[in-house]
Amino acid sequence: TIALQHGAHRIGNRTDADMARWRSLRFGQFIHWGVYAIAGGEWNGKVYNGAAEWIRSWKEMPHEEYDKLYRQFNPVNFNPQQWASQAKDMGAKYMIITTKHHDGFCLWPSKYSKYNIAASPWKKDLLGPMIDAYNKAGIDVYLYFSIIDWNHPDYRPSLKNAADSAAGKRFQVFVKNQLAELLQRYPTIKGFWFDGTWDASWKNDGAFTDELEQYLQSIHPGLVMGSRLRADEKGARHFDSNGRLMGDYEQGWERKLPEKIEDVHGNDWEAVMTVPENQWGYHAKWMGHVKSANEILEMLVKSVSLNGNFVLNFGPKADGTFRKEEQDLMTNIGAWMKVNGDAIYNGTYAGFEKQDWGYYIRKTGTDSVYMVVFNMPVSGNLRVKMPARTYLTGVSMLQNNVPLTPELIGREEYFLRLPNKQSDVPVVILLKTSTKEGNKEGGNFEKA
Ligand SMILES: COc1ccc([C@@H]2N[C@@H](C)[C@@H](O)[C@H]2O)cc1
Repeated sequence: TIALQHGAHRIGNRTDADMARWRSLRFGQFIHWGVYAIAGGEWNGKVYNGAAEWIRSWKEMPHEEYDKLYRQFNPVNFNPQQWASQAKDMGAKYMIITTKHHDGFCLWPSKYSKYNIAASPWKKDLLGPMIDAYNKAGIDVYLYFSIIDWNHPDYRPSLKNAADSAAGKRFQVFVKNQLAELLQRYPTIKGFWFDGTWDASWKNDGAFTDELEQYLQSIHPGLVMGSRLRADEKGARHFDSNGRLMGDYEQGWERKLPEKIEDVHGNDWEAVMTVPENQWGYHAKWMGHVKSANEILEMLVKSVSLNGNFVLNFGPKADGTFRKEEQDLMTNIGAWMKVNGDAIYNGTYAGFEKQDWGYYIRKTGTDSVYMVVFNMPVSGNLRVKMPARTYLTGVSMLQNNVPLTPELIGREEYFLRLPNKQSDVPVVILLKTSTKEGNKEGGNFEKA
């Protein structure tokens, strides 16, 4: 291995209570909200094909026009209690809010940048009421913070000369001040979700990223921060030059999921996902495929089955309301979570051989293994092959506790048959297992 001063300082996952809490939550709500929602992906009668929160970079949108939008930001229909209530109904256990996206507009009245909510017609802090409402609903809050800041005069993508380096230094102080300000104003938040850390100016100062992470932990011990913040002294990101994960979880899964357990290398990880193909902030005209509740549930279940967290993104409108498609998703996902949430919360990789019908999830530290069925086989036979030294002792439908009698088809291998093959939502079966052979509950499990 290479000697590194600013590579990973920990081998393996965090084992403290704050990280265990993050792991137990499994399902989060991402919210991208800012002045870009005023444009809504359109300008001068033209539709922007990129991600709505990037419209300032569109050649049809003059920077000075975008930079005036904040004068119209007045979310008169913003109702944080309603936001928190619908997130709770969806079954989200944590929420990530954009405090400041790449455009640099701050949703809180920052002392360190005038480009903030106090300068808008709304004037008031948006983050405080939001964090309070979500916390009151039993939902933890994490703060998205973009290092890239297109508004700040000292931001440099790269440092080409002494003047750039001086500006870069001033910018690092600015970043540190804003983050300390956020921790001081919002002491109940559980971590940061950093973005915009790919520019050379950031990744070529691994020492600063390391010191910053330690500085934030010193102010608020236990913060959970993913792998996007750090670089090592050779400019390696996410994984240091020895291949070790920096930060508390792998934060690279953006609009994509791992396929199999080997893809996550034993690390904690989180996937963040858009409802349309690629829109985070509000876009008036969603283009391309819009995911259904069942598609999203499959991504959530697949993530948990592979030991990860899954965060679904929402882009509220400039007035503070959510579009109907997003409201309907929260309702439909929530209806399933209300019945089947037990299979998600505290869910982990079960160690069973993957079958075509869907995914296994083990409730952490227990003998309970859930089967979440997405693909009903024409044969009606759901194959279950027990891992070595693991024995099946009971099978029931999660929703109504109806027991099933497995058909033994081989050594610790079974077919399960559902009471009825028709379902337009995923079906969950609860397997009770044991590491001791023999004590079978009820059912004879022998050859039918
Ligand atoms: C391809 O480059 C990017 C850069 C930034 C992003 C940002 N990360 C997501 C979480 C959103 O905030 C998006 O704007 C996405 C793609």
